[in-house]
Amino acid sequence: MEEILHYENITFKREGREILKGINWHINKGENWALLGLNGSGKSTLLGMIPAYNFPTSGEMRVFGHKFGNYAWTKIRDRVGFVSSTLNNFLSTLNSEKLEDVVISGKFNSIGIYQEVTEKDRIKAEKIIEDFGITYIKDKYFATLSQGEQRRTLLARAFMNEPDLLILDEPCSGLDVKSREYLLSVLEKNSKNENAIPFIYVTHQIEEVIPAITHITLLKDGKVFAKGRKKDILTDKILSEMFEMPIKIVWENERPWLIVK
Ligand SMILES: Nc1ncnc2c1ncn2[C@@H]1O[C@H](COP(=O)(O)OP(=O)(O)OP(=O)(O)O)[C@@H](O)[C@H]1O
Repeated sequence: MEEILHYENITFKREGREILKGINWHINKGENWALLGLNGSGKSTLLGMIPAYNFPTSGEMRVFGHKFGNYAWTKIRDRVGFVSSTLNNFLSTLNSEKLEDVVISGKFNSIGIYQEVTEKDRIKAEKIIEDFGITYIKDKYFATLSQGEQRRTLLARAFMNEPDLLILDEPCSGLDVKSREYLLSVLEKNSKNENAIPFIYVTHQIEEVIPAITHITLLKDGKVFAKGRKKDILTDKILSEMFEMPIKIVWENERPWLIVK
């Protein structure tokens, strides 16, 4: 099995507080994981270690089999695609970026384009833009797009670099049902490709656990509360304990729907 990500006994301490408390989590190729947890449980801190925004206080992290601390980490960063509302908000403040350029900038993992764009890059971007259903707005400025269009653009941007791992941090937050379902359908479609890109999906909405997601990690107070195959984890019992309230899960069209009892 090809290893994608490995956290072993990871801790993270700040200001005398233990924010992550001995995290063990292993991801292999062929798996797509959702990471769920209450606000402040440590999800962003944990995933922020992959591009080295945060460093573990102790423990071992390997990405694509390379150990953090023993490897030129920019090479790892270049192999990981990100979609987050922070990136979305930042790009929205720039008024000079056109949709097509935002997608192309994914190739360089940069905000803005500072390197030569080849004809091949443009053709590739056009194909991705088409796959994501945003050709009709490709010449528009990113800042003028709706939130749904902006998220689709960011997902397209993440695909431009053909990453080996996608980190999707609440990609559907703020989207209406139609835009959300469109984005999820693109992701579902990608997972059926021969060259599907593995992803980690952070969300507060259990309904967003699409069939392509195979595994779940639940994080609570900086610890792994439960992890494993999604049908073993998304149960009434585990979720009621996790959220400390009575919860019922109904599976419909291979997706879980949450009811508060
Ligand atoms: N560099 C830091 N210094 C101090 N505290 C930090 C630092 N980074 C994270 N924290 C704290 O760690 C805790 C976990 O934050 P984190 O953003 O990882 O949670 P989260 O699960 O992603 O939350 P949310 O669902 O609200 O996005 C929070 O209490 C946060 O304030």
